[in-house]
Amino acid sequence: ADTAQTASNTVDSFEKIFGVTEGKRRNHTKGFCFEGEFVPNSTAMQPYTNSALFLKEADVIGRLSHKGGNNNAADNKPADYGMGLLINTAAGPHNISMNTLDFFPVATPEAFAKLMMAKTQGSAAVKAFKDSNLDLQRFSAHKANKKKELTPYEGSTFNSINSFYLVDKKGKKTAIRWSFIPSKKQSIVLKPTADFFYENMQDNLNNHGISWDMVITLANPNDAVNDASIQWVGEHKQLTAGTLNVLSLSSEQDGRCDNINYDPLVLSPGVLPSEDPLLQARRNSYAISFGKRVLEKGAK
Ligand code: HEM
Repeated sequence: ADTAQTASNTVDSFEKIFGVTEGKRRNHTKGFCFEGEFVPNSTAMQPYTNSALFLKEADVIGRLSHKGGNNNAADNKPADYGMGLLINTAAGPHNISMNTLDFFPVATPEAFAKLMMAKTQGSAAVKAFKDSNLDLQRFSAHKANKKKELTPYEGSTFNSINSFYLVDKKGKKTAIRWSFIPSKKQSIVLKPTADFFYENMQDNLNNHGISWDMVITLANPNDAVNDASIQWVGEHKQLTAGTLNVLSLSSEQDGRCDNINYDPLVLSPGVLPSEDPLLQARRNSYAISFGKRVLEKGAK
């Protein structure tokens, strides 16, 4: 398949499903910025990677968002969220972008393009696609069994979904996925309204601080490394790789995250992408979305 065409079709579908908010992201449209620091646990990481990400603490420009292209997504209904991190390591920028899903609905960029296309056509088309796609059937069954509970951004666990490799000094590669897990319980502390996530998070930050632990899961020999629609289940070796501390929040307008493209393939040496084709597809579609929104902002 033509990967550029697939990416542009996918972004077109996002625009058809959600409409376009000029100057803004085509997916994960609603969100805000934060600044923080990543403090690595370098002792735990040394045997697996020489990446600068895990050597010294570094500044972070982050963005928290609602999944989907709706700029008016409700804060007071359970939903899926995203977290983008730009970590300024001594060896250059390192991006991490995650969401709150446990795994991806489909395995390939082509299947995702078809799913999004079906969504532009209505529920009969989505059903027809689902009938033909076992990965989506597995995803839907998993989702239906999950408890739906309103959880603020700061209380949510964010997952890498795609796999990557840690690379040590000798070039030895270890396949990994990871999660950012809230270091302590974070609750809804204000009366929920359609737009209260920012103030809720500010309150929690003021009252007791906000941080996430980065927990890395090492692949077992039979784990699907290049297929994000398959969960790694059962016992795994895990590493506590570091802590992300939030220092301040700001709106997209006032903060520094709006002009960042959280392309998941911007990595510091010592971490490599897996061959999961969704990673390159994400790079391609984020670039299209980024190009459009930057042009629109410039035209205003
Ligand atoms: C082929 C699959 C995917 C496609 C086509 C896609 C598409 C997009 C697009 C178009 C954007 C807006 C980019 C921008 O304007 O800067 C975006 C943002 C985002 N995506 Fe994806 N996405 C995919 C998979 C994923 C996965 C697997 C994750 C999580 C692990 C993810 C997490 C995010 C996050 C967190 C953002 C917002 C980043 C920010 O705040 O700027 N996406 N996605």
